[in-house]
Amino acid sequence: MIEGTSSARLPAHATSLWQSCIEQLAQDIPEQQFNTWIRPLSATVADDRTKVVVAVANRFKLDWIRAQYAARISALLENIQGHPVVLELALTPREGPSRTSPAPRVSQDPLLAEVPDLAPAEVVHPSGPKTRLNLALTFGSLVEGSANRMARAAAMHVAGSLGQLYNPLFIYGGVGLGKTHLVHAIGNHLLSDRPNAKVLYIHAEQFVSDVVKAYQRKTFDEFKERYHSLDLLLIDDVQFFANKERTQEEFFNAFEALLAKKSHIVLTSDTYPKGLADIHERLVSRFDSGLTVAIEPPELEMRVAILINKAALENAVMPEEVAFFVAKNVRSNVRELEGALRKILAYSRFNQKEISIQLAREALRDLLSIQNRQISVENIQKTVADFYKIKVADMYSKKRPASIARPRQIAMFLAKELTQKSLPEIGELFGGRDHTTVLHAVRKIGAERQQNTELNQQLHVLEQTLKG
Ligand SMILES: Nc1ncnc2c1ncn2[C@@H]1O[C@H](COP(=O)(O)OP(=O)(O)OP(=O)(O)O)[C@@H](O)[C@H]1O
Repeated sequence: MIEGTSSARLPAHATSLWQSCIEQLAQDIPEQQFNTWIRPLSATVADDRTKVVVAVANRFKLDWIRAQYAARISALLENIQGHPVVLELALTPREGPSRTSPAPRVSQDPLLAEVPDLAPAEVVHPSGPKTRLNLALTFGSLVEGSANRMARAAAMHVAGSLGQLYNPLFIYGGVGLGKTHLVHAIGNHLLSDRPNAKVLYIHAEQFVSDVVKAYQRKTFDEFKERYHSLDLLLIDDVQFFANKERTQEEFFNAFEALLAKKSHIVLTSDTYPKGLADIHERLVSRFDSGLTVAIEPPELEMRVAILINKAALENAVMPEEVAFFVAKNVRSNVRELEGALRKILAYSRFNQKEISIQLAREALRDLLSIQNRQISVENIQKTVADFYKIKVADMYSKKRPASIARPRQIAMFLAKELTQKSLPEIGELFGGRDHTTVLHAVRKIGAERQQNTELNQQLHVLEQTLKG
């Protein structure tokens, strides 16, 4: 029996070992953590399935995954496979200029063996101190479309006139939509103009770790010296500050110090400032005091342009009709698009075939069958209504009795959890309700689920039914 995971054996033949492992992890760990740390990973599996090499984009992520998830992943792999599996974590081949040998490749699995990693690695900027900036993430490599136009324009403005308008700049949006790319682009642009500027990119969880270390080692003076002296602080995924009191206090101090000396702060998050849970009001109001911009999921033409661009970066030609085919089928976010492209390139190289719609169809077989089963809000409303024996129409009605309001809240919660829809979009599909009503439902049911076993059980059944 593995701690924290189901003891049931998963059929390794049904899908790849790694795929089974991450599907299980998706159920075991909170969605936010899964999307941030596990979803972007790619893996290679040895022929005899005794070894899995997981490629991680940069050193920070690698350390974090080793500390937080490696034991659990190992245990899951062993549980699925039925014998011990060696787990190796490796940096992707393009990590930094000093790395000479590519990440180990042990798989003969055609879809995994020759997968070029499209996520460029994080490197130290040659012209300055350690910035943690990834040089490949620039405005030039970011495709523009209506989904990111405003955020991109604001980011370019900040990069070009630091410390003036839009301070702080708060960028929010769903998973894999280019927030991290945009903040790196700001830092890289600034450094190309002002090579001596003090710039730091940091993930919010690394900031939390730094606070903990400063606390343990009593080195808050150094900590302050480091953060308060920056010209530009780029901080990713601030929703991770939730419930971390001391971190929030230190971040508040850094924030005030930086703004006072007209240094710039750029933050990203998966939600807009007022949607952040468990973060002090004084910090939330600071986040919202400059400019807040959203990045939306890319529209069809933008997805096509991204695919063609990314293929070109890999020295491959993706015909427009194939790009349209892929873009129509992979709609959720850019990271998923990159994953699809990776598979197509690997499949084409392995089979030495030109990229065509037929080839894309074969390469994306698994993904397309999952897409076909994609969960819609309408489906959720129907399933929940059936389960609680109310009418589907009550999902959109204004009726308030608890016997109706509660299933409706549960459906809203599941819609947020299982689809890519934003809060306002969900509100619209529930009879034109305000996004704050949806947010309230999502938080309420989410919190109650932790305390109430019966509700948790019901949600579990609903989730399983919907996932098919
Ligand atoms: N408009 C775009 N043009 C080109 N590449 C893009 C674009 N948007 C996103 N990407 C690429 O998609 C991948 C995911 O983007 P990124 O990591 O910036 O997403 P994110 O919004 O920060 O996601 P998360 O919330 O999971 O951290 C990256 O490799 C990034 O370079």
